[in-house]
Amino acid sequence: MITEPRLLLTVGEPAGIGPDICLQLAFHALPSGVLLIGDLHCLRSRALTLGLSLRLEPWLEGNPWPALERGVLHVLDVPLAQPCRPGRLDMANAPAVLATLDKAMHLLRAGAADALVTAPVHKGIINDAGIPFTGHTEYLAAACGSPKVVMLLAGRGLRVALATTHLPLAQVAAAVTQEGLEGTLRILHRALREDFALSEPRILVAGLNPHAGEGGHLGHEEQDVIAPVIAALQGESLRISGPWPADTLFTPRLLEDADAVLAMYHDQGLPVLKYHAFGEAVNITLGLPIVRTSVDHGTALDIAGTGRAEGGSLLRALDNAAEIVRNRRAAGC
Ligand SMILES: NC(=O)c1ccc[n+]([C@@H]2O[C@H](COP(=O)([O-])OP(=O)(O)OC[C@H]3O[C@@H](n4cnc5c(N)ncnc54)[C@H](O)[C@@H]3O)[C@@H](O)[C@H]2O)c1
Ligand SMILES: N[C@H](C(=O)O)[C@H](O)COP(=O)(O)O
Repeated sequence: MITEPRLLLTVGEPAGIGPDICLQLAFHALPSGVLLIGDLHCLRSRALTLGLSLRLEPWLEGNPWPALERGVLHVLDVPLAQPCRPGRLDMANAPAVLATLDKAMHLLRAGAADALVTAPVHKGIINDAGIPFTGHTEYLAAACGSPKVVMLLAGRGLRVALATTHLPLAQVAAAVTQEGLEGTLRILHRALREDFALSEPRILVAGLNPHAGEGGHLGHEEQDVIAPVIAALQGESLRISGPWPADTLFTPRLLEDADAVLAMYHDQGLPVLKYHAFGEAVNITLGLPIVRTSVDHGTALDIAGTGRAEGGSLLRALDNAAEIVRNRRAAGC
């Protein structure tokens, strides 16, 4: 019997808007069964703060998967060390935030769920707590033993993948290597086929330097690193082109012939995507053995507990996770 995808949803940083947008789900028609992983007491207290009337039911490992019911959410309780206060970070709670991810990984490995959706965490407070952490992407890659993964954000018809993720700008050029780029493009190409059901995906690759290096006068990474990788993959009949100057790459005429863009670094690609589709986009980690999606925004500490958090991106992240699970099943992966 084929079941609807079972989605795990980690609540994220408790002082941020993660609890707010998770609680909103009780009032939406969801694509699949969803199980929250977070602190039950924090969620109950945030529901009171927000004036939301819903039932929060504890779920224990081994219980049957929760049925969809309007006005009810099921929660696998992972208690925080300290009470959560909207907008007020507390590093004592960082281990519990990461414990929700570990719990999710445990359930996925045990075959008790089909995909993971994550609400935002605060990278800074986890580091302040003395735990090295650069993002879910890297944390889940390590947890899965995946040597290489790719961050892709998608919204309103635009898909932007990143060749490098969370690292200081000063380290980006050295991190763009032929080996790394080839691995990224292969993972992206495969995911577009299997997860997005595109039979012959077309990928545009951005240059690193202004005007894609201006023939070597404004940088040499295009000639030395990016172009040879593109040429090699074109030799395998992959529909990959570039390096394109990043300033004009994101224009309608070029994008209409593309399924995805590969940007060289975080703030080359994501500002464009977020300008285009903030609040409606989804962050997807490609190259993991599990399905993982997330929201396009952060913890928004400034509006936590105020009722102003918008949950559109989370709804799409859930939809997207369910769709990827169905596509992988259809492709036999
Ligand atoms: N998936 C994730 O875990 C994730 C994603 C992005 C950022 N972050 C982290 O979040 C923290 C804060 O990041 P930031 O301040 O750069 O970005 P942010 O997205 O938290 O906030 C930027 C602005 O957008 C607003 N905003 C964000 N989400 C909103 C929503 N759903 N509804 C209404 N308004 C919203 C905020 O109020 C703020 O004004 C950082 O630690 C960052 O690393 C985590
Ligand atoms: N780079 C993401 C963004 O700007 O939306 C974000 O920081 C989330 O990254 P992780 O999924 O790795 O936590």
